[in-house]
Amino acid sequence: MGHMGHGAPQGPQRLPGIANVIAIGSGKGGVGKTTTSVNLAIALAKLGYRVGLVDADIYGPNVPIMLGTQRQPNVVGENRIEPIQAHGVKFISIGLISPGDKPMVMRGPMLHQIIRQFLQQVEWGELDYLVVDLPPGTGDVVISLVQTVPLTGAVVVSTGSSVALQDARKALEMFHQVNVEVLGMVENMSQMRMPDGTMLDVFGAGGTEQTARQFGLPFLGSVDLDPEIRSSGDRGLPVALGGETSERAKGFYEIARNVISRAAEVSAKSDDVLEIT
Ligand SMILES: Nc1ncnc2c1ncn2[C@@H]1O[C@H](COP(=O)(O)OP(=O)(O)OP(=O)(O)O)[C@@H](O)[C@H]1O
Repeated sequence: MGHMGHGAPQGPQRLPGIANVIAIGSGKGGVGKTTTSVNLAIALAKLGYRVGLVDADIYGPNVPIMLGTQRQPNVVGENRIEPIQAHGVKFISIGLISPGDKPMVMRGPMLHQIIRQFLQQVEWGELDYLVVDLPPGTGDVVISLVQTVPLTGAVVVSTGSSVALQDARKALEMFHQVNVEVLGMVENMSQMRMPDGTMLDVFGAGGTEQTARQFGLPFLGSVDLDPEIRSSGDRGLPVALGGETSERAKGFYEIARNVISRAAEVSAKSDDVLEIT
């Protein structure tokens, strides 16, 4: 395409072969955005879809740990990167390329370059869903992302606590500003099952659903606060591997099914728009 539009500013370009690009954001850090991204990706793969996962949390790339592999990706052909496969999901992370405990210090343009490369230079092949795990907060990475590729939509993860929800509202506002449709909200660490079977409300269960309603957004589902979700993530064997019938994983499968139907809804709408113009 080099002959077309010399030096013209390039708008977001559809990635050939990739049907849906879904960003997972949170506002607040530590609410379980990466845990949600990884388990959602695995759940989608287990449901039979072709799934990729971009770890766009450039400053704290935790996806390799949660997917249980630190292998370095191969470079093939003309500077193309082969994604790593784990648990049926293709993924890429800066953690694979620059591993170790050194803090990543990066300027905006470099960050933008990395996001572009992760989308355009990786051999994703054909995918039904490309899930993008965003860094916490509002900002640079999302802008790079929307400048590079049209997104199907975003999922906002929060706990039910007022502080997390305050930041989640900022994330909603940011997606609105950059014209990304929010597919819905997810409540993580909603409730905790005690050894005697009673449920303990830790972070204000139900707060996220209420916020979603206030914003006229779908609520996609909730996930319990469960020590096994933490430890399985640390071991690189996320609970979603247990399948849809697993009690521990069922929240993630409900979210996956809701994401599938919302993505289809949004895609159908944008196809209509294309037909009109
Ligand atoms: N539902 C859950 N039950 C128990 N532990 C959880 C749950 N969700 C996440 N955790 C744990 O909480 C910690 C933070 O989760 P995670 O890394 O997914 O959050 P995050 O929002 O991506 O954080 P950040 O973007 O700030 O790095 C991790 O140790 C993770 O295993």
